[in-house]
Amino acid sequence: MDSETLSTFSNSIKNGSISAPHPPKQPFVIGVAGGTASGKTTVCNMIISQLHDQRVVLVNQDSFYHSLGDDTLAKVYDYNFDHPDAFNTELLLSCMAMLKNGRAVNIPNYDFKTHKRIGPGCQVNPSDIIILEGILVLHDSRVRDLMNMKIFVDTDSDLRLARRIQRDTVERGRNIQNVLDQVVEHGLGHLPFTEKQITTPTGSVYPGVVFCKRLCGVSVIRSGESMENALRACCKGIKIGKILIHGEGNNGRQLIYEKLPADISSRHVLLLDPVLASGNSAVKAINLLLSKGVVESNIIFLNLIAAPQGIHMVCKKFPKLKIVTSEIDVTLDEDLRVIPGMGEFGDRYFGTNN
Ligand SMILES: O=P(O)(O)OC[C@H]1O[C@H](OP(=O)(O)OP(=O)(O)O)[C@H](O)[C@@H]1O
Ligand SMILES: O=c1cc[nH]c(=O)[nH]1
Repeated sequence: MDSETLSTFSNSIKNGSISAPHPPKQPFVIGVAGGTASGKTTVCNMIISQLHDQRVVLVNQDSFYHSLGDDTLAKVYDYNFDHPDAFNTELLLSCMAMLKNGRAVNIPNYDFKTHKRIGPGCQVNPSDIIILEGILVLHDSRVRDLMNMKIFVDTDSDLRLARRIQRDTVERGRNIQNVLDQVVEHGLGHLPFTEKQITTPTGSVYPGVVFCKRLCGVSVIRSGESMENALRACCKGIKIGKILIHGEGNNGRQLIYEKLPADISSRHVLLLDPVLASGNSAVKAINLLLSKGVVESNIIFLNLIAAPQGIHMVCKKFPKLKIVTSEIDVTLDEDLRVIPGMGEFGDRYFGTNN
């Protein structure tokens, strides 16, 4: 929604052309839905800033996540937080009903790091306008029926993935392995596939996909090895080659060791290296793959943190290669460290930092 539309919308509320039923005056309820990291909060803030002379309250569906028990917490990375059952919708409905009837209500306080409700919650007073925001606020018809206006924030999924990884790692305490998994899964989505139906041992038919082409991974020792488990988890038994590159000063890169599948030229290659700084190591690795007959457009470079300079160098030299990254950082310092970056990735991941 652009600011002009918002301004028209807020004037409509003010001059009554979007009218809340009265008397008694009931709050006007706006539902704002959209995928994870689609920008719902930004849209809500835009709405609120346009409605500065109204009493507005923002209710977030996230507050109504169920607290997880110990068994679920032990396998939290298998838990689907994007499913309607993850929310206590009955509680959400009762809170919304109270607010709609002009009564103050206690909204739970959910902690994303412990996946539990914490503290006494937060009192929310009745208002002229209630904004209900969340990924699934349009899912349940009983919640939808409370709304006078519904907004869906539609944002490109690549952009949402990048934002989500950043938010999950920095703000919500998720671990690096989970981010590596997401990058690998997203990278695999770029490979050509056909649909295939599988009949499971219980006789039900499961619609799946099968990759059209042969694949392999190639990790750049040693940080790239941190991505191998995520790749193996998605592609059981995948061949993974290794490349060791030694950095000398800011520009020199020397190939020390390589062990690649003998038939690599006929494979799609997922090149694994979590840090793309100057791009010198990546260029060395990619040139080696090309010298072995790998087709440039068959290489997908999977990466966690990239500096603009490295992306520029790789894309300029190899325009047909794809890079999948979770974060494009600001720049490089004079020692070619990514800024803000995450320091020495290999030392942090393997625990060899002091
Ligand atoms: O784009 P560049 O400027 O070439 O820098 C990127 C390289 O630096 C990191 O490896 P590092 O040399 O830190 O080695 P490590 O993985 O063994 O820790 C990273 O894994 C890349 O291979
Ligand atoms: O910032 C950087 C640059 C190279 N290698 C890293 O681990 N971090």
